[in-house]
Amino acid sequence: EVITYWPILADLPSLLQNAHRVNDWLVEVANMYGSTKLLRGPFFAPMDYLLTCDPRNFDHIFKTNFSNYPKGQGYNKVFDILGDGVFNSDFDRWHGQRSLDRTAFMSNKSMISTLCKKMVEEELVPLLSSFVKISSAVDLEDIFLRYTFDLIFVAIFGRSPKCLSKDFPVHEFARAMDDALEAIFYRHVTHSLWWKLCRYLRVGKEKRHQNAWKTIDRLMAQYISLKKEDLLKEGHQQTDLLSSYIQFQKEKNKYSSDGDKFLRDSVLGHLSAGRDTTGAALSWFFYMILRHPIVEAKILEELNDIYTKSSNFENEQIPKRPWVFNPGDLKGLVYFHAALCEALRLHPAVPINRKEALREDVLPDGTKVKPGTTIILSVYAMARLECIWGKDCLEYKPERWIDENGKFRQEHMDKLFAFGSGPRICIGKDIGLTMVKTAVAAIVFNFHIELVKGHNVYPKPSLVLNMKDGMMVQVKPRFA
Ligand code: HEM
Repeated sequence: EVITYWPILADLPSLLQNAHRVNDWLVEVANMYGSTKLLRGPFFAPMDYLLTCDPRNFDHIFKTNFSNYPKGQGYNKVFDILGDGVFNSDFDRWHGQRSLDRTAFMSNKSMISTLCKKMVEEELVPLLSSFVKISSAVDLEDIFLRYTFDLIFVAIFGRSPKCLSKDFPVHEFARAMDDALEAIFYRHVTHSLWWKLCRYLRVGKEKRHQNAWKTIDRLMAQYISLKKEDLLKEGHQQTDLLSSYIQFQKEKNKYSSDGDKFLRDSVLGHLSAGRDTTGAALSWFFYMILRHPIVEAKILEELNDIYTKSSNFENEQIPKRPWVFNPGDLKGLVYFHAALCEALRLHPAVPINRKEALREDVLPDGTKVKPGTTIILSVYAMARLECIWGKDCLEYKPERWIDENGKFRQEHMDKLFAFGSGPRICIGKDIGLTMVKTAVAAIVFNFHIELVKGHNVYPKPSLVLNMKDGMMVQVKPRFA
């Protein structure tokens, strides 16, 4: 049985038993009970979850009846560390924060793209080159998380934490975020009475969550005050996200009463999204490429094309190596984009999404929803349903995204919920895609990477689809 019903505890033991492999378990639940299933919690303290992986329900919840499905109080409590930022807000507060974020992202868009190329060229590629020389194995997922952290950190604060240095420093902030995320995951799979008791007693993962919170607050206060000092220096032009939020605060009295808390809450979610989700997307995309040499060869072919156009062959100059592509030049590559979308389909960085019903409703598949119901939307399980992606749904096949004329099948994007959908769709989607593509193109083009034999790659039980034991690889040069 995929779910065993227990007296008093109902379905909770099955959830606990499968917590370590929750995403694959949700696939089994969908195959056994259909694409929508109510998971019942103990009768004395309800924690019912309505699980769904039906794209019609996703559309309804994300778009058509958006106003009935906020993140809700349950989400707010579980993600309390995020404060009042965009991730953790609903209704008017969300609306206000989202439009500020949009303005901040728009005005810093080209800065982030430039930064991306610079980081790959000056930090990521040289670091990987150093592994060619010593020919020892390295954890590529760890390097990717360092790259995404450094990049988003500079985009937000205008200074680098230098995690891509050769001595692999452990950054206090990154570690605190890992601890907090882990505790938040366990809040989802245990009963709220339990984790609240652990919080009260300050034990286990809840104790680490509290310590992580303190560390994050302390470091945030430092970064914010440093930025304010920078801004006071005359003639000091700042181009980073935090400076944009400080500017908003000056212009709109509305946010000034909150002091630095407004600034902290505004940027904290971006740091986590920029580092963890983008790092996960990058790692799984690369893993798929490594497991499918034919895909790698086709991507190389596309890259070679633009390389020949951009480098200076006509003047018979020796082409520069290592070569890093301009993010803008990668945008038109159909196969490369298809390969990334296909990786995001099978390995969505955010495998589940969570909403709460405000009023009674009926979902498009006929399921009745009571007010207050928590809905878990499994993006991971949806990718593995034959009725949606066909008999070959479990295979990694970039070709499914390309039509007979060689054009990208835009209509498939309606079934790819890796970035959410509707008014709350990921605000950093373009930035995330640019970060991933710039790194992957440079690595595939300049290096020949091999998975270490015998090292298995598994997803970690977490809200972000990171890898359990990393991705150990050997780095060799692509060209002698
Ligand atoms: C490939 C990388 C990324 C993936 C797969 C991803 C995925 C997602 C998903 C699934 C959501 C939830 C949508 C919902 O609640 O319905 C989301 C929201 C969000 N993401 Fe991303 N994200 C990525 C990169 C980024 C980056 C780089 C940033 C910013 C630096 C970012 C900022 C945000 C923000 C601010 C939201 C909240 C939007 C809202 O609630 O209105 N994301 N993202």
